[in-house]
Amino acid sequence: MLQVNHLNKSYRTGNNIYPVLKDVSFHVQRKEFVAVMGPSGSGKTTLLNCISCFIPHDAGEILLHGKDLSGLREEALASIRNKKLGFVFQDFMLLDGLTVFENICLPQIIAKLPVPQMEAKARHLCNSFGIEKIMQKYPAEISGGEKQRTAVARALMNQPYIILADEPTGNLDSKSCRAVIDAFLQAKEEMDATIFMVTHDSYAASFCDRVIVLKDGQVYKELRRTSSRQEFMDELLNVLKLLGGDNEDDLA
Ligand SMILES: Nc1ncnc2c1ncn2[C@@H]1O[C@H](COP(=O)(O)OP(=O)(O)OP(=O)(O)O)[C@@H](O)[C@H]1O
Repeated sequence: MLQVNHLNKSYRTGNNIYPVLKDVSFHVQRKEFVAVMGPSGSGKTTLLNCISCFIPHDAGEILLHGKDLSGLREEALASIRNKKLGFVFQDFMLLDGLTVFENICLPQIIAKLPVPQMEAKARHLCNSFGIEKIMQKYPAEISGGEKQRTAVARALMNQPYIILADEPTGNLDSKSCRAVIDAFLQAKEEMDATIFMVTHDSYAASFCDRVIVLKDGQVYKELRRTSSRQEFMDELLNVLKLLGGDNEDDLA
């Protein structure tokens, strides 16, 4: 579904060039739930922004469903962002002036799909995520857990190739964190969704099939979950500790 091959990305500040991603390569299979972790400054957000088509990369390939995103014009990239990618952000970015139902419809309004088709799909997603009773409410009138499920439903509206999530459990208590993860797991199991999540949260990452650990802009390790969730979390914490810092919060 997603192939990143020999990706390089530098930032230029004045005359200085700072290499941030150095020959990063990995694959994400369809229906896989993958997390990216690593110390602060290791390049996680930069990687996500390159895959999201928000910033250009310098060299290497990003193949989405077999199509190389390198060198595409802004218009083509915007179309991929709207039609092929689903986004879930840390603060969920629901529009306050739109109802839950309208928020979920938004990606298809942008993609200009026929209204009856769009509404049927949005209703189906509301039912799947148990938010059908709050469809006509506004974000200010719903709970944190309902906001999270609304955001995941919206990300699925276009049947994206992949959902890209940026610290979706950041600043959440453990109950709300679990609600986001459960919504992702449900999307994966019931809708064959593929999820790629940047996180500093070992608990959230321990529900993933695989975790890619970045260090200094390179893939330091890939860990596949083969044991229980708790054992996988312990394994992740041990690897992150080796990268420096006794507290996982130091690693975000
Ligand atoms: N627009 C920019 N211009 C110059 N340097 C940048 C820019 N954005 C990020 N950087 C630098 O690139 C490096 C990687 O940043 P990035 O945000 O990708 O790391 P991260 O792993 O997501 O960090 P964190 O966990 O703290 O969010 C950092 O050293 C950062 O200072």
